[in-house]
Amino acid sequence: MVEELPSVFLVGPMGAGKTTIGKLLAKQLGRTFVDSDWYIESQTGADIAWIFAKEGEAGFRERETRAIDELTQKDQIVLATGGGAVMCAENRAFLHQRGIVVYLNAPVDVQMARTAKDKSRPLLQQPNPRKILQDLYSTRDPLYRQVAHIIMPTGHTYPRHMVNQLLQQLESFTDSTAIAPEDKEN
Ligand SMILES: Nc1ncnc2c1ncn2[C@@H]1O[C@H](COP(=O)(O)OP(=O)(O)OP(=O)(O)O)[C@@H](O)[C@H]1O
Ligand SMILES: O=C(O)C1=C[C@@H](O)[C@@H](O)[C@H](O)C1
Ligand SMILES: [Mg+2]
Repeated sequence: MVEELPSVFLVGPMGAGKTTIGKLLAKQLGRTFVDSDWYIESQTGADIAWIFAKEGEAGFRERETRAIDELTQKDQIVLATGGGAVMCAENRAFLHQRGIVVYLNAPVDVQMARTAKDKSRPLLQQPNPRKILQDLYSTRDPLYRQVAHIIMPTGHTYPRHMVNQLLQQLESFTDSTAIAPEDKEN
C-alpha cells in the first residue's frame, strides 16, 4: 500500500535522474518533492558553484550533512539527494534508517551525455569530465549499493516508464516488509 510508504530517498551519480524521477514520483504519490541541492541553495542564498568557490567542497559537504539530517526527518516526502551525499557515513545512516533508499544507477556514458551541457556541477568543470565521472563512480558505486534498499538501472528508460517501474518496486517492497497478519493479532 503506497499510502503507508515512508519517505523515499533517491541516491546516485550526477545525471542519473534523481531530480527528474523524484519530481515525477512525488507527483504520482501526491507527495512533497525536495531536492537537497536546491534546499542547500535556498538556505545559503547562493548557488552550488558559488558555495564551492567560496567555501570549498568541505564547506559544501558540511551544509549538505545539515540538510540531509533535517530533510530525512520529514514524513512521507520524496527527496533527491546530491550525487556525493553518500560519501559521508553520517548521511548514509540518516538515509538508510529513516526511509526507503533508491539507487538510480546510470553508466558513465549516460552520465556524461546528460551532464555535458550543464555547467552547474562544479566537480565536472575540468578538462576531462569523463575521467572524473569514472573515478567518482568507482569510489561511490559501493556506497550507493550499501545504503540502498532498491537498485534501479536508469540508462535507457524514459522517465515516466521508470517512475511506473519504481512504483511497482516500492509497492512490493512495502508489502514484503509489512507485518504478517498473524503478528498483527498478537
Ligand atoms: N531516464 C531519463 N532519460 C532521459 N533523460 C533523462 C532521464 N533522467 C534524467 N534525464 C535528463 O538528464 C539530465 C540530468 O538529470 P537530473 O538533473 O535529474 O540528474 P540528477 O541525478 O539529479 O543529477 P545531479 O546529481 O547532478 O543533481 C536532465 O537533463 C534530465 O532531463
Ligand atoms: O556528485 C557530487 O559530488 C555532486 C553532485 C551534485 O548533485 C551536487 O551536490 C554537487 O555538484 C556535488
Ligand atoms: Mg539533481
